[in-house]
Amino acid sequence: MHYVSTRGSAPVLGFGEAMMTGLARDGGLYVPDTVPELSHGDIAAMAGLPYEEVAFRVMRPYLGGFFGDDEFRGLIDAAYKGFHHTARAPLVQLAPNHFLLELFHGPTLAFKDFAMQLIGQMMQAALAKSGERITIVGATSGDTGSAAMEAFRGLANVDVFILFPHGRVSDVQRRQMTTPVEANCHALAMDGDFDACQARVKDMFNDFAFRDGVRLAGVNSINWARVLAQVVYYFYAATALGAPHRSVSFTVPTGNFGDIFAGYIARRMGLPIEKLVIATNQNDILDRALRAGDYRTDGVKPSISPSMDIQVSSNFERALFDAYGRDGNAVSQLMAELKTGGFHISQGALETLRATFASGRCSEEETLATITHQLRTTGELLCPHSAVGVKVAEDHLGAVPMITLATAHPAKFPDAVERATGIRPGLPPHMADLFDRPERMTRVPNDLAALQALVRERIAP
Ligand SMILES: Cc1ncc(COP(=O)(O)O)c(C=O)c1O
Ligand SMILES: N[C@@H](CCOP(=O)(O)O)C(=O)O
Repeated sequence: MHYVSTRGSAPVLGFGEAMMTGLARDGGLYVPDTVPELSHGDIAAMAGLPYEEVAFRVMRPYLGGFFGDDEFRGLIDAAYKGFHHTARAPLVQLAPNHFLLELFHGPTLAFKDFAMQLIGQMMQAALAKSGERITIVGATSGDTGSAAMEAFRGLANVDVFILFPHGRVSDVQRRQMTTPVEANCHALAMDGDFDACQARVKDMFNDFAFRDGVRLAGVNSINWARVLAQVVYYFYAATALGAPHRSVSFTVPTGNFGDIFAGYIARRMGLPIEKLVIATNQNDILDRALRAGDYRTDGVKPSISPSMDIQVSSNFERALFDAYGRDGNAVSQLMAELKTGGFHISQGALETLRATFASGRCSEEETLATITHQLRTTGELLCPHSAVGVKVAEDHLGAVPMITLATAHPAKFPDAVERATGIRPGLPPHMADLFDRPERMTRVPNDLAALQALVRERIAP
């Protein structure tokens, strides 16, 4: 199994290298050169298996022997043992043909834990073999950052720097990042929005002297291993509802396009997914792009689903790579145009995308109304991101079961949930004292040189 860049001119890598490399050296994102297909029988055999076993069967073909089977099983078990639900990702029925996949039972209460806990294990195992030390720099709109700190805190050979947009994450999210006491955790509140944070992280990767000097690694979904670990729950949920004997559809609250791209990979591996529905909040660039063929940023607008306040969706590049027939030059050209505001998607590529993806947008009012309505009718207390998903899914219900991904716990966004329901959801016992813990963070400017200087200074021996 080899990994190639979406821009076509970076070195071809094996799984371990791709995981430790993050962004490709031509600025692109790594994808497998071929997607392994699972047979009808392989998929049918997953029904009813523990989550950990499904993870092993789905991910193993991508590893190219980088981990031995027993070692990989051990890493998977260690990754999910801290989850607070025995099913890991339980399914709840909302309506006769509409189900919710609860992905918020991990340690930081968001779907990010599914991948981050596992790549934490995999990276530690890889570093133990190589004896290297790495510097992780990540960008977050709230959830990736807290999940990354939880997965890497206290490790002797890893420093974790997380850039988050100052004032644009919830208090719970901020405190999850600013309260770890371990000296290797660095929470950086940056002036700007998530797109600016993500752009500075990519700038650091594109500065080879800096990148190689600090041994930079990435844990955002630019890292292929993050996406891969998220493919698992599509198989787990779909087989629980009768796949591969019947098809299902998924609706995915979307920002950086990593989660829904994992669903796309599951579909290419043979899972019968009829449609993957992109659900956006008022930052609706992906919905506009799919409807009109024009991918154009119009500035990030703060919303009550802040983790999805994103306009430059990194992983859309991976989908474009396939839609343009794996033409790295074409993708490079589009990404150059994006730097000046946006690009037009060719008719052929648009038709390819529309064969797999549908889309919808949910306003702020609709988000609140959906939280209110779901509590009244089903008893399910949704976070605002999951509510965006449920609303858009309701507009796309059809003959096959629809599974909406519930991406975060309502307690991470108590203000919006209280506004919609009058109920202020409390934090679970393992986080009950979050607001009593002292915070530690650094305000930083949106300035590459200043950020690089800070990273260098903090990791200096
Ligand atoms: C709670 C929540 N929902 C949805 C999303 C969107 O996921 P993705 O960026 O993979 O599209 C995010 C952020 O990534 C998130 O934190
Ligand atoms: N919503 C995310 C944004 C970063 O996404 P990633 O999947 O690329 O890490 C967050 O919560 O940080």
